[in-house]
Amino acid sequence: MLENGADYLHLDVMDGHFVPNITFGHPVVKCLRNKIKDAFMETHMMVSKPEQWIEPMADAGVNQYTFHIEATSNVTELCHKIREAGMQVGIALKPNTDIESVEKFIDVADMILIMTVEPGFGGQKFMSHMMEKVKWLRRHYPTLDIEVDGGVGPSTIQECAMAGANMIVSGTAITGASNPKEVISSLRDTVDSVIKSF
Ligand SMILES: O=C(CO)[C@@H](O)[C@H](O)COP(=O)(O)O
Repeated sequence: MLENGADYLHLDVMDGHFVPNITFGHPVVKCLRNKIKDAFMETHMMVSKPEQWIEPMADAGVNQYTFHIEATSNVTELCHKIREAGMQVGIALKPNTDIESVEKFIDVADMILIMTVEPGFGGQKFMSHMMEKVKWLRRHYPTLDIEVDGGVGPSTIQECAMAGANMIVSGTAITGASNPKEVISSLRDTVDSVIKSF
């Protein structure tokens, strides 16, 4: 655990093309890595050409490269390239993408990310019906890492955990809180206690 409470960083990389917003790329990620040595870094690649950034992100010290299934026609090859570059593989699904589309790639992935908002912006409303995808995944893959992202906070965390998500991305609920550390702890505690109750 780092001093600021972060031992896992989920970094949103947006290219202004796959999503209508731009954030940052591998040079910024590399700077962050130089400052934060110990954290596990996941880059959520909301980009049109995920194959283009594998090597630069590996060089920047990224641990997990999560790309969108909608952005490539060759998921398996991409997964292999990411692993060959020394990173773990995450596959992300936009809200309108069917869960069955990822099934044949689960063996070559380390984590599936179910978007619970349209990717591109923080502060959107949690899409509760995405929990059907999480439940489906958990039912079929009991040990899979399943991440949810978008509108997740104290009022929606229980639903995510009960559906089977074990990895949570939360933005506004933490950055907008008067006590962010308390919110992080409470989100973690909720997920931990639901997992223990299964
Ligand atoms: O990737 C995205 C949006 O594209 C998310 O990571 C959100 O940025 C999370 O923010 P909140 O919905 O929690 O505010």
